[in-house]
Amino acid sequence: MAEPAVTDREPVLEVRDLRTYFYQDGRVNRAIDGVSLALYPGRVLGIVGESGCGKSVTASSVMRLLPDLARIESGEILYRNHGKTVNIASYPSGSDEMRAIRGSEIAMIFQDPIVSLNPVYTVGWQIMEMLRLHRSLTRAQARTRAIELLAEMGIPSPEIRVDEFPHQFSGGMRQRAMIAMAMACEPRVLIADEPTTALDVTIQAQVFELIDRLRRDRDMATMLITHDMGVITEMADDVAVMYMGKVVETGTVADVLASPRHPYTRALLASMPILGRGRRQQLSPIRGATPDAYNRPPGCQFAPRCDSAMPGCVQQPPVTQLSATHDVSCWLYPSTEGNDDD
Ligand SMILES: Nc1ncnc2c1ncn2[C@@H]1O[C@H](COP(=O)(O)OP(=O)(O)OP(=O)(O)O)[C@@H](O)[C@H]1O
Repeated sequence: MAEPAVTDREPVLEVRDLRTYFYQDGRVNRAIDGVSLALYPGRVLGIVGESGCGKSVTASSVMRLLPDLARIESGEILYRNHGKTVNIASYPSGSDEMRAIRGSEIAMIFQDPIVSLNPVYTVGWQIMEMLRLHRSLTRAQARTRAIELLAEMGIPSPEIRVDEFPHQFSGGMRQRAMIAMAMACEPRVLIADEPTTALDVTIQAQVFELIDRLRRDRDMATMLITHDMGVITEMADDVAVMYMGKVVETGTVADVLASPRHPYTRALLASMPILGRGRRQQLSPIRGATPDAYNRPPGCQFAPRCDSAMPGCVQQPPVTQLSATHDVSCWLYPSTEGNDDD
């Protein structure tokens, strides 16, 4: 599905018809099955969907940090910088080109800071390494900058904290330290994979505030992965709803949340509490379970759980452009231009 143009600026990162498959015991899991997304400078794209829909694999495809069992089969991941466009899907994961981009131009933060913070080095050392690797600063310059970054992320006594180890930081502070490290090289794209799920509500709000400030101040494009529509409402400008490796609906948050069209988006919204809609929301869980990823139904993946399913849903539905900023892939909205998805 093509991400609708939401601004007249060019996307800094564009994923086009990406397919990333897992191979296990002679079987194949089409974890990402023709995903297209666009990230624009200064905008937050939320990726939402139930567990296993492919949010994290999309992110690790972009970072070229896929597990050994997975392979990018086809598609493009276009990164634009100063008028130059490169297809990072074509770079081997360990290549110099990818190393130069990863962490420096495109940075990632995770739910668990332990993934990116090494317990055996001080927090400051790790930020300094990042700066020395990508920005060729001297030791002294890198240390000064590391202290500044910790201060910018709201870490108290940064000149002392810089010499402490990750285990000496509280959970919220570790999260901030990880963001400091991700921000060290002023990336143009930030991928945040459930960055606040493990944190309490106050710290969650602080981390989101921080990401929002960095987005504004640095015109950073952000991909925010979450299973929480409340987070999408609060943080994102645009949203892509994923189900079983496909984007089923995408557009601005205003479009998709105010008038959700895909039965899956509607079901997802009905199944979770939405911030600002009061305490007495009637929640109805989505019926059925997600199919076995190694044994997918033909056509629309949601059809077996969909109240509006029709016989034709055994075919993959076309992408229908509902407006300049709202696309859906569902047979309820047949495209006048024919099937342009698969
Ligand atoms: N390391 C792995 N080995 C085998 N299969 C994997 C691995 N990681 C992901 N997958 C498969 O890829 C598909 C997409 O998973 P992914 O982790 O991207 O989902 P997700 O939407 O991020 O879920 P969650 O919200 O639980 O993190 C799933 O079918 C999953 O089982």
